[in-house]
Amino acid sequence: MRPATREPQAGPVPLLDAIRLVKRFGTVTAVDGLSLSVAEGEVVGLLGLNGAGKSTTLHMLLGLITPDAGQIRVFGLDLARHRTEVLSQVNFAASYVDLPGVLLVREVLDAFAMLYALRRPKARVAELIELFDLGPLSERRVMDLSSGQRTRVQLAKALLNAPRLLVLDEPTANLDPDAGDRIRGLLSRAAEENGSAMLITSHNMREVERMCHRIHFMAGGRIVASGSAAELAGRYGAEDLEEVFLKVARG
Ligand SMILES: Nc1ncnc2c1ncn2[C@@H]1O[C@H](COP(=O)(O)OP(=O)(O)OP(=O)(O)O)[C@@H](O)[C@H]1O
Repeated sequence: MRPATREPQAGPVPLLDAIRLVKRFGTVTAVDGLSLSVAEGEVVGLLGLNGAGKSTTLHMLLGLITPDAGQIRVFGLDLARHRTEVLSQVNFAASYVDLPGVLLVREVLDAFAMLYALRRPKARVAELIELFDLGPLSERRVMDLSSGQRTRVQLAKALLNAPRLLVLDEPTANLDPDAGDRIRGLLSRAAEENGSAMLITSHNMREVERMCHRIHFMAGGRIVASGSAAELAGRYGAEDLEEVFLKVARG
């Protein structure tokens, strides 16, 4: 069955503009002249084989690494010059980023709520504990949680500041199918309610079909195909996004 096209909830206000980004690590060009944009309320997926340059792209957009060339504008501001202002309205979650393991789940969320200088930190933490069903885990140390449970804490942390732009690197990689399904629904709903935009990498094609309005396929640090899941399936004569992925990846 062909995937349905998802329409963004809000108008096409540019929230993120990345223009001709380049990043080299020694002799490896991880990102090679990549341009992409994300509109307000839009959920954009970045797909590609291992090593295609997805995480490097996200890390540049988050200001974690500096591009060798190109420009990044977030909320209309140049990231290089307005880093603090921009990043206070952005958040990020990835399974490879560790939270402080010796702290209790509630303490971790309280600490980030303070860092983000939230106006009602206790109420917001309680809201997210409820939303991500973390009540039974809130008095347990992060280091004692399973990887899927830790992922839920990461995602709760990522939503604390109701970010205008949420960047997720394989957000549900460690979740069982039931938790993954519920979390995808929660993320989509949270994004719609906050009017947040999301930029997501994932190797789960059904997740991308379900969540993303627009998808970019990367190969060798470049975007090689873009469109909604339905447009891409039509263009490649594929039944679903998984088939598109294989066709794009195999040239
Ligand atoms: N810090 C680094 N030092 C050297 N090379 C790096 C570094 N980070 C990434 N690379 C290289 O850049 C290329 C792109 O890596 P990147 O992590 O962006 O890929 P990816 O698309 O996120 O892959 P995956 O799906 O496996 O997570 C790879 O060849 C990788 O080895």
